[in-house]
Amino acid sequence: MTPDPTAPLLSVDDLVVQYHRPGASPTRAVAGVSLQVRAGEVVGLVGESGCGKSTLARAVCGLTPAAEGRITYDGTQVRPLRVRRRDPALTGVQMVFQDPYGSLNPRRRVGAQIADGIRTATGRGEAADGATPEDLLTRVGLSAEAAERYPQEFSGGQRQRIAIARALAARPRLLVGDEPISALDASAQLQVATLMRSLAVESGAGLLFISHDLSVVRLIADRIAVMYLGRIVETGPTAEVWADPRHPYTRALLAAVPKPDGAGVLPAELPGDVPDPAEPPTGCRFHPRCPQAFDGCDREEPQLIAGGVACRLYAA
Ligand SMILES: Nc1ncnc2c1ncn2[C@@H]1O[C@H](COP(=O)(O)OP(=O)(O)OP(=O)(O)O)[C@@H](O)[C@H]1O
Repeated sequence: MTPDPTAPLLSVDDLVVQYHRPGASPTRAVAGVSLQVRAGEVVGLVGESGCGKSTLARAVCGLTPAAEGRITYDGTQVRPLRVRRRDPALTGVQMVFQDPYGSLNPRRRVGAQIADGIRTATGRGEAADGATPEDLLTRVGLSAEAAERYPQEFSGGQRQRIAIARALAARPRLLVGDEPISALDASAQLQVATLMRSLAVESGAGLLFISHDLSVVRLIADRIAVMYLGRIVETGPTAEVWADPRHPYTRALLAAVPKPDGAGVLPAELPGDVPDPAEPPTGCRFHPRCPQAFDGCDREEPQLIAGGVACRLYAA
């Protein structure tokens, strides 16, 4: 079959991922999510801690099995996944993790670790485009001499650049960043996020960038998807969502973003914490915390409508 050039690079359809706990009902950490990423597009996935962002990222990368739904990457449906054995269809997907300290081996030189990434991806000592570890380090803004040094000689932001260089070794068509900036100093956060965006866009790859930091996502994402308790509640072009957030949860998230005029972080408007996904509220999962909940929100679960919002306030 000829691949459709307009088809999304990554298509997630009605995905459910659950965790099993002995003697308890399964936790549906991802409870029916659909999401697309196109080539050259940056999609920012935002939401509070525990809403299922990492679980979604891991499923997309083939590191956690899907219970229901479909993941299609580059026109090929990813087979039912087995943990520890990634589907070969996923070789073009690379993940950058939150913790650059944990993801690099402190006892090996940086260049050797990037060379490992090249070998894993290509089966040879040379990247698919002929790039050497030194080339990849230069591409992420480090000097070629960094190859001779050890990870602990670098700052957190530099280490994350090294992790990105290792991911680039596979010439990924899709980069997935799972909170790649949240362990970094404020000054490094925007630099690393901007770097990931430009590397993805320049190479025509897609980037799924997961973060709870809306102020950074706003600057680098073409599209935003807002996740709450295992579901996408709003999605749309970044500028539109930023200018006119529609879901009450998106509004609350935006209200908590520090303002550049120094107004500081507004008090969180939402009462309570994210509920336990093993026992989600009935109806709209957000209704117990929603300032605009009305009659019926505790009974009817709203679906994402064409306008990109899953909320009964906007139901036809
Ligand atoms: N291995 C696991 N076993 C059981 N439950 C899990 C497991 N991993 C995650 N969960 C639960 O699944 C839900 C979603 O977790 P997940 O880490 O995907 O959320 P998140 O939005 O990425 O949050 P964070 O930013 O804190 O990682 C949480 O309730 C979490 O407790």
